[in-house]
Amino acid sequence: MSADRERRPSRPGRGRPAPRKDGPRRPPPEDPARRTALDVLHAVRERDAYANLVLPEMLRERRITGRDAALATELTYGSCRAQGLLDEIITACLDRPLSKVDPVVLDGLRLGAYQLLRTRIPQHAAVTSTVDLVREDAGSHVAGFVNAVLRTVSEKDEAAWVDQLAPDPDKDPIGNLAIRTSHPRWVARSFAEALGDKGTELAAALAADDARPEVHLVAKPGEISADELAAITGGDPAPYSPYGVHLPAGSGDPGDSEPIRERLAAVQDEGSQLCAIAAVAAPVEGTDERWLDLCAGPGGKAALLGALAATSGARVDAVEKAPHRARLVEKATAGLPVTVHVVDGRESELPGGYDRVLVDAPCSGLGSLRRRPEARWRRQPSDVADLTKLQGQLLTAAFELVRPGGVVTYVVCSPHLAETEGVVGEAVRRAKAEVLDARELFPGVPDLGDGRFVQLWPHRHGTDAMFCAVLRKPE
Ligand SMILES: C[S@@+](CC[C@H](N)C(=O)[O-])C[C@H]1O[C@@H](n2cnc3c(N)ncnc32)[C@H](O)[C@@H]1O
Repeated sequence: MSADRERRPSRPGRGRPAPRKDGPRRPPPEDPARRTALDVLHAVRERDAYANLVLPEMLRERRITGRDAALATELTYGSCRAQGLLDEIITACLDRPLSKVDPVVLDGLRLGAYQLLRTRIPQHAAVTSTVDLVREDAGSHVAGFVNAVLRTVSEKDEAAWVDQLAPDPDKDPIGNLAIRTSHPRWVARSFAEALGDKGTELAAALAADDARPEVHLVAKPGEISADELAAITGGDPAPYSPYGVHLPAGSGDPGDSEPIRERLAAVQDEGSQLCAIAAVAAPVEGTDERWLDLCAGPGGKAALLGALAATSGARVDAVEKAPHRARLVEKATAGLPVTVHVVDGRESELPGGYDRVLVDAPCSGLGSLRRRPEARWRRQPSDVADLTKLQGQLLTAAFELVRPGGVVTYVVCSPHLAETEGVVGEAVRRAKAEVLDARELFPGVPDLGDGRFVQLWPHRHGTDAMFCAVLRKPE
């Protein structure tokens, strides 16, 4: 392979492979899966792309299907998820700090180390193929270095590396599990605090968060039943949501299935479905006709609220600050009794007096890390402070917009206590709101704990770690 082959994508902008100066890249036919995986790793690092948006598009553009697509997916998502652990191991094999390694080469080392430690790919294939790819991207002079580092990585298996690098579990159980399951320590600590556990349950939560998740679909009420959707897609009806279907891991791109193309169904985590259903099921006295979704983009919950509103004669106002996300809400709710408002939910100037308000607030997303392979390494603890301020302001606005006796449902896809109980506790004090028992609105869902809030977990419920609080404004 020539060293002057086209280099990696360079255009800024998320979710899309960059165009190349001389047209789309033609992956070398001999290794399209690894070439694609490495190009996605470059895109994620260089332009903050989302792996789960870039990869499907590159696979489509390069017409990669079947086993090659499955391998590219495994290598891309696996390398992204395991990045922190891979970096610790690579660092232990270097005679210089990791920061001194050319980032283009580091992407290759991560891809190679992932293959060596977490797949059954034979050692020589993992090393040779990685050296070839990095040579294409960074030049022949790096081949010896990449070869030497990967040979050193291959001298131990993952368990032996973890034993060498992780802190003593008796002295630092959270640090040990963080390395073992490839999570940043602060994320592992936030899970431990929410669970009230540093041992077996924390280990189960982090392990579930590190596994490839099933895809969940929602059958649009009034369009198709979950049983019909399951029969068509080859999935299983979800255990808790009456509209949910679980597809087995590796079922391919759900966007290709007919019910989704025909807009009878959509991809939506079962936990999100349950929270939207709870927002509609929460008891209100008196009128129940005007509903508000204060953070609606891209429209998953708004579509479910809209479909349920259509069956009960209610109407939904859906607020979204970002215009491009508001357009997605329009699309998701077309034909439903939903009006989209492109406005900041904190100062919407809507007339108020709503019977129900859903605040599905912007959050750290620590509850859906399993679905966003690179997110755990991108998020920073400092993000949480800004988010909790915004979450509090949105909840305050919700209490201004709901009528006395109406309900506000607060949802975040995060178990971080600052974003969950912290924000809700403050808002309840300010609004003198009544905290309803949200667990009663999740019928049949086990292990919801002792409090009145609901915290779902991947290891307990197979859902994202969604938090839901239901609050009534005093009369
Ligand atoms: C967690 S997402 C909502 C997900 C959505 N409910 C769904 O189910 O598809 C939060 C949304 O709030 C929007 N947002 C952020 N700040 C906002 C604000 N001040 N007012 C209204 N929307 C805001 C974000 O753009 C984002 O689309």
